[in-house]
Amino acid sequence: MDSGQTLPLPAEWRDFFALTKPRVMTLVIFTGLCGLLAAPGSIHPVIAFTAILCIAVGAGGAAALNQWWEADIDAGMKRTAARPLPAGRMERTSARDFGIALSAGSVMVMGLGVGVLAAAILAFSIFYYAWIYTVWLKPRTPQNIVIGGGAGAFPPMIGWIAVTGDITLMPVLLFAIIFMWTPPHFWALALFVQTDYAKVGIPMMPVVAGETSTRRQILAYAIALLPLTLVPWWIGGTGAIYGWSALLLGLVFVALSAKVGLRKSVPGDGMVPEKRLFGYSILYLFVLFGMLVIDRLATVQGWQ
Ligand code: HEM
Ligand SMILES: CC(C)=CCC/C(C)=C/CC/C(C)=C/COP(=O)(O)OP(=O)(O)O
Repeated sequence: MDSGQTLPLPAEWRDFFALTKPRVMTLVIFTGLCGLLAAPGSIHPVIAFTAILCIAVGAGGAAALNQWWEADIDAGMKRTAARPLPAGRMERTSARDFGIALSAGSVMVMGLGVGVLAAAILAFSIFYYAWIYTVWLKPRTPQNIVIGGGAGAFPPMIGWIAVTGDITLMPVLLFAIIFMWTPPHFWALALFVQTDYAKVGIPMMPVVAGETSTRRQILAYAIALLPLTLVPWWIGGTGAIYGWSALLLGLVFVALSAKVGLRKSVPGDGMVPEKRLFGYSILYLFVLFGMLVIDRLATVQGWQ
């Protein structure tokens, strides 16, 4: 999925690019950019570009370290077996060194070019993904992605802080929204690839707690996410454009989650509601964060 095979690059470069999980990182970069564009205040375009580049490179470095650590596990799952390390196209040490170089380089450039606080949070989020989630939580607890999901929730906070230089309630809310979004996003996928995780001994929720409990938890997180996304509007951090969009997007998310949460799959049913929810979860976050920026633009222009 993340192979990057279509890029017109030499094969070795393509593999290094694939190590950064480019498709997953598109949303990470987008939410980081939206955090930056929605923040109050102004930022020089060169500094803004540097901040987003550092988020992208840092996230890619953490993804490379994740794959260095999990090469054996990835080899045992159909979805991941073709990645550069399990497929034997790259030395493990190359992936490790690449991951360290990108991680260290991105934090250093962020610190020098953007700000110390943004660099510190970037460093922590890389550590969070590469160590707290990958090494510590993922193989140990079915709550791995509930807690570990925090890693992917930092980019909009980093983008915001690149502009403002301090942590206020709004960037914390953006963090909380992605944190609450991650369980339905990932467990929907885990429901239709669960046999793979069971095979390699990773205690993902459907494997440990069973399908019914996972379905109920997906619905519970989706329901909790809806009012949470409205808090920025209630506290006056955004206007009505964002508020109504969050409400509509959230109602659809709850409806699709209810379909998944309240049903029992039967062999051969194709897991259509689960696949639909996974796809929608990605569209949902893209549009929600996009509306945050449009809302800010409308406010600045005096349209609302
Ligand atoms: C611990 C939390 C998370 C886990 C375990 C997780 C896991 C996954 C997995 C296994 C996939 C399948 C596709 C692949 O591996 O290429 C996927 C897809 C995806 N994830 Fe997540 N994810 C998490 C959090 C996030 C976050 C925070 C974001 C962005 C804000 C994100 C964005 C995406 C996107 C855009 C895709 C689709 C990639 C494609 O089109 O192939 N994920 N996720
Ligand atoms: C700035 C920064 C460090 C951002 C972190 C980015 C981020 C989205 C982290 C966690 C999400 C993620 C890609 C999980 C993949 O799960 P996995 O690695 O368990 O999936 P796999 O089974 O496909 O390897």
